[in-house]
Amino acid sequence: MSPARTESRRGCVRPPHFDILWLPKAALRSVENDPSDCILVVGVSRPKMALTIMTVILVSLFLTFHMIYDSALNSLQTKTVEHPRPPILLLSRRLYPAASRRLPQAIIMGVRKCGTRALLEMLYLHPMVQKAAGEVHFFDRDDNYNKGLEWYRMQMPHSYPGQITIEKSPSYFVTSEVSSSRTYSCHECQRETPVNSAGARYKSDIRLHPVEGQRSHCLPALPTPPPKSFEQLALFPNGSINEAYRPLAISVYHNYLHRWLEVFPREQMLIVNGDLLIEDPVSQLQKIERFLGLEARIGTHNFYFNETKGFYCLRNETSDRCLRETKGRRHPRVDPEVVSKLRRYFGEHNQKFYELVGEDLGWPEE
Ligand SMILES: Nc1ncnc2c1ncn2[C@@H]1O[C@H](COP(=O)(O)OS(=O)(=O)O)[C@@H](OP(=O)(O)O)[C@H]1O
Repeated sequence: MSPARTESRRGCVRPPHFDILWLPKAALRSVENDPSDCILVVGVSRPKMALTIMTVILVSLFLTFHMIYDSALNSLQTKTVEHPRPPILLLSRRLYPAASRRLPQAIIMGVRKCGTRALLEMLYLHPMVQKAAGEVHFFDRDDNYNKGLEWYRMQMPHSYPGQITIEKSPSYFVTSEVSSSRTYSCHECQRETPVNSAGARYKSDIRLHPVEGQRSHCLPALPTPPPKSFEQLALFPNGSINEAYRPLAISVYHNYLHRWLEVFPREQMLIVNGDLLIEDPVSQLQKIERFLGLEARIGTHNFYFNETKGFYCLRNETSDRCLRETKGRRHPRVDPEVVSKLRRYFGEHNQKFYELVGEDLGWPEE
């Protein structure tokens, strides 16, 4: 027996005669009664590997079907839809040569719970509006801002020339001067019709903010204090207003708006009353269409009132839908005395806000 044959008897060391990228060790075994030969055990013995193969197959299938769907949609749209939108997952650039990701030409911002999602979804009913999927938080989060404008652009959906791309990140409004000067210094964003739309909501909304419970410490032996009610958080025991309580502090809009007015001309901002958006969305959206220079397309046919939800829901050519259940929640009852005290407090701030914006936004007087 040749030395090479003896060597193979000890263990199967002969490499297979074809190229493989990777195989588990166990796949290479010697044949029981003839140790000089190796057999390649073909088969998937590892669940992880099986999963990988299945994933590759599924992804390939998905991509294939998506491309077929894309081209079917494309040919259907060019025949029937006046202003088609590029698909969200644009895989075939050949079918959509004019589509590209563009920096937003309008930004929606505001304080928490002022209706920014509703505003964006309602505007998206307009065929010339494209929206970023989530909240991008480019200007207010350092880690995002440091990734640069190209990263910001890549977060945007594909759009066609003439369509307006909009993103909403409510916290831009209340984040320190840095945000507004960052937005201002974004010259590329400004070159394309620079518009900012700030959603504002009547201040009695503070009663709509969920009551913040006190965070308990991780010391099981210590009794945790019971969570404070909204009334206890909003007012000091002597009855004066706790202006540092965040839901109240961020509701003093003029404290934030003046920073924006230092860097942006007033004409570039549209302030939308969030209460009016709830009560009569069409009138507000028509105002916004004019502001954005869009053809009037959104009308009463785009809305229906949902009695169970207590809000208007959205309608387009293909479907009806309400916003998620996290939008338009039931609110706890607040002591009426506290409500009127807060209304008086915000009534004074309203005046300052009106002076700043040069417009009466129709918030009720107290
Ligand atoms: N049509 C319609 N349907 C449902 N909800 C509506 C609608 N229009 C405005 N709203 C109001 O939107 C509030 C949520 O605001 P935001 O989207 O800005 O909230 S968030 O800060 O981004 O979490 C949400 O606040 P809550 O009522 O406290 O849930 C609603 O009052």
